[in-house]
Amino acid sequence: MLEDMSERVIEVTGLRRRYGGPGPEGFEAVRGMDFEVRRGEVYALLGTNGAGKTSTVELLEGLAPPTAGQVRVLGMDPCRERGAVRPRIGIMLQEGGFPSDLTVAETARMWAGCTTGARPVAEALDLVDLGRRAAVRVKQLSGGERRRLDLAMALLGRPEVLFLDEPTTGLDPQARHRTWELVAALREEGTTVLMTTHYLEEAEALADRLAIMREGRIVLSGTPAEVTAAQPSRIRFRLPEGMAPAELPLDLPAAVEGTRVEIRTRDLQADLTRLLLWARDAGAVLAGLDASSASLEETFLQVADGPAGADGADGAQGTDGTGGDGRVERVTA
Ligand SMILES: Nc1ncnc2c1ncn2[C@@H]1O[C@H](COP(=O)(O)OP(=O)(O)OP(=O)(O)O)[C@@H](O)[C@H]1O
Repeated sequence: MLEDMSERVIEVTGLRRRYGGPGPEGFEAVRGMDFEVRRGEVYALLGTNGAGKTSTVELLEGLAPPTAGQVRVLGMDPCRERGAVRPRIGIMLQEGGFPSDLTVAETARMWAGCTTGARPVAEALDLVDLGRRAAVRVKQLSGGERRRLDLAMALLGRPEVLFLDEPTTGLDPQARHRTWELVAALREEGTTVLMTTHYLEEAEALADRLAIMREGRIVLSGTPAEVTAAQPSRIRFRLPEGMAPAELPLDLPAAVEGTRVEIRTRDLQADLTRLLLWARDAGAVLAGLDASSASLEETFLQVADGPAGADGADGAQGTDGTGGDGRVERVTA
């Protein structure tokens, strides 16, 4: 059967989660989230510690009911219709917590016994390179190996939707890249993945779309390219010898530190062209010339920290160092 890749597999509207009751002792960790994930997409939730990522993912996994708003996973309420949703999803919690005296293979067999349509245990362990550790007790695994066991158990039931809460925390670089390959392969097979991560290169490598959270709200979301486009690009070069900063093109204000010049621009192509034409006409050599779009890390650092706005709907506004009309403006070094 052909899968409908435009199908909305996860739908979240007006989602709120409050811990500890309505009084002042309570705390609202999720403060009105709206997003959707289509079939076969990898969607990443990013945010600083305490932004509300795990609190959100737990609601999607059906582990708790929302205080307000609605969650639909595969068209169902994951909390109230848990019996129907659970066999079709895979969950990798931030902390797995398997019985530590069982071996890896025993753990996997026990888990397979509670899983509808489970893959062969050996296949699941091989997916995460734990096949050779099958006879080892869980308590003897390294932290990274335990993480990989968590992932293998999430994959046992060949889930349509996979929830991964910080899947590569504690993994060495090689294991992290193996996990990325595995997630990419699962996406190719049509698995929908919702993940949280603190590794921005992981989100850049895997996510079709991502959302940056701050204080329980999404402050910026889109494809990685759309999200980074919210920040200005940079043009850097060294001031030509014998030239004063004031001699630079007047309509391209720049931050100058020593001989280092940095221009921030919302229209990299146009402004770089103007700079190069000016340099050609002035006979100026722009040593060390470098032009680059904002990285996801720069964007994250701009928008993920600090108090969220009143409604939190458009946190990128006013954080990008450019004027509201997208023109470059002077920045301090
Ligand atoms: N059971 C709980 N009772 C009260 N407050 C909680 C509870 N669980 C989480 N919180 C609070 O909710 C906020 C969001 O926590 P959450 O774990 O969702 O954040 P996170 O974005 O996943 O953080 P991290 O990146 O550190 O995992 C935090 O301020 C946290 O202290």
